[in-house]
Amino acid sequence: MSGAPLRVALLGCGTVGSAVLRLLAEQAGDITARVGRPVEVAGVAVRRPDRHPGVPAELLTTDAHALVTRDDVDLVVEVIGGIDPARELMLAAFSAGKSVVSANKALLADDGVALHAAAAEAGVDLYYEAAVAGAIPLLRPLRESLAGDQLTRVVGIVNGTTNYILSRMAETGAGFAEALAEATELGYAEADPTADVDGFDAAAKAAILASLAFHTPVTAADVHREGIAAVSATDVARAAEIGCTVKLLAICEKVEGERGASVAVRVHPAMIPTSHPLASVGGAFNAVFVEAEAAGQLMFYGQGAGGEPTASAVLGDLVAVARNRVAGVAGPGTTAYAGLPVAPMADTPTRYHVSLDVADVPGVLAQVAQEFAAHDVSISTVRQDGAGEAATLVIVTHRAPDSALSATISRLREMPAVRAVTSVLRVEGLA
Ligand SMILES: NC(=O)C1=CN([C@@H]2O[C@H](COP(=O)(O)OP(=O)(O)OC[C@H]3O[C@@H](n4cnc5c(N)ncnc54)[C@H](O)[C@@H]3O)[C@@H](O)[C@H]2O)C=CC1
Ligand SMILES: N[C@@H](CC=O)C(=O)O
Ligand code: NA
Repeated sequence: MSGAPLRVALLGCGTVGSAVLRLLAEQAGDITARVGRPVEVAGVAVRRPDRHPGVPAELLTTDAHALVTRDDVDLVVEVIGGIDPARELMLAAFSAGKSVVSANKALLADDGVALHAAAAEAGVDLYYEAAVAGAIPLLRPLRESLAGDQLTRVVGIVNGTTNYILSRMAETGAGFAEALAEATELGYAEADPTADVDGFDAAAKAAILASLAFHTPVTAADVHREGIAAVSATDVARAAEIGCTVKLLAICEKVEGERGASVAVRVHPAMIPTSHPLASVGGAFNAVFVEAEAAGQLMFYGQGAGGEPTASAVLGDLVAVARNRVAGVAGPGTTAYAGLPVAPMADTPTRYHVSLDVADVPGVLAQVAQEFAAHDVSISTVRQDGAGEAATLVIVTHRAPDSALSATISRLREMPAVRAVTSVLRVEGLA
């Protein structure tokens, strides 16, 4: 193959970086043929060189900044994670005229607009397919294939660790801590797994998805976020009783209101019917539904975490930016021209499933129903289980502003006839 090799600086050699290094070596011949020039590793920035016995010593360095700015480096792959020093390293790469491939959703969700602007100013690429839903081609379809359509909704399971934990809890009765330890061992969890469990990782991905889908700057701070730490065995059992399962969902919607369009972006656990396609997404798999005016419904499904699946997306981007480099062009950037406001969660319409332990005395159902009515929340179904001291009321509402639903729950907790509110979860996808 003619032409000088394109030389890559790899920043980070953990779960993803080590898989990128291995696959790049194994597929060198095919990648050369696909790019039109060889793609080889110029150096690997790590924290502790002694911990990487499989990497040739002459490639290892602890000085990531010096590596990205070296004259013999053409392209940069950032798989360190976190905000600093990844941000500074990316900006240094752009200033030095190098395209960047990253898997870093935390950084892109925090500062995507500025990073895209810096890449555009330098005339280089910033690609990050691995940052959302791992191996699944999702961001380039949003940026390119669907660029001629109007997107209305993106909803999905975008965190492999929490989906693995919820699947294990529902299917095998595994405990939370045990399932999290397994997910960490399998390389799904973030360096700090509270980023997964508390929904930060999914919120960052939701911000990236909403920004691309609605051409609007959305940061992780704009996303309403609830993790799975409060999901109890009771919630999982109550869900099963009504033919549902519990999933951590990321939901990005375009909402038309009296004051014009806005975007609502939220991450929270929800009950979904077992007949819903997202209900059967198990383990660390991810799935994302995209709804567009002309295209209708699209579903993207595949492995959302793990070294090799994520490395596949990184290498796909690496081939794309290498091809652009060979052609002397930069690929399409992103646009944030719509500049839509982000709607507060309080105004976002949701449905609740509520389970209450009540005193089984005459009039208790009427009292409970009265609280829902007082907040303008319409009830869809009510079921009473048991009798005597320990009756249980299970209520599913219609859609109402989330603030009205949470205010109703607060009032129910104060009612003498309500012994305990044992389960509260939002419901999605019920007819
Ligand atoms: N593990 C997964 O399934 C997925 C991970 N990602 C993202 O990929 C990135 C990397 O994730 P993992 O490989 O799982 O993390 P990891 O923790 O296994 O690897 C990160 C590596 O970077 C090194 N590092 C940190 N600071 C450094 C610095 N200043 N200079 C040189 N090396 C440094 C760490 O020592 C570690 O070896 C993160 O942004 C993560 O969110 C994205 C999709 C899936
Ligand atoms: N920790 C993340 C890794 C992929 O983005 C997850 O569990 O999904
Ligand atoms: Na992806």
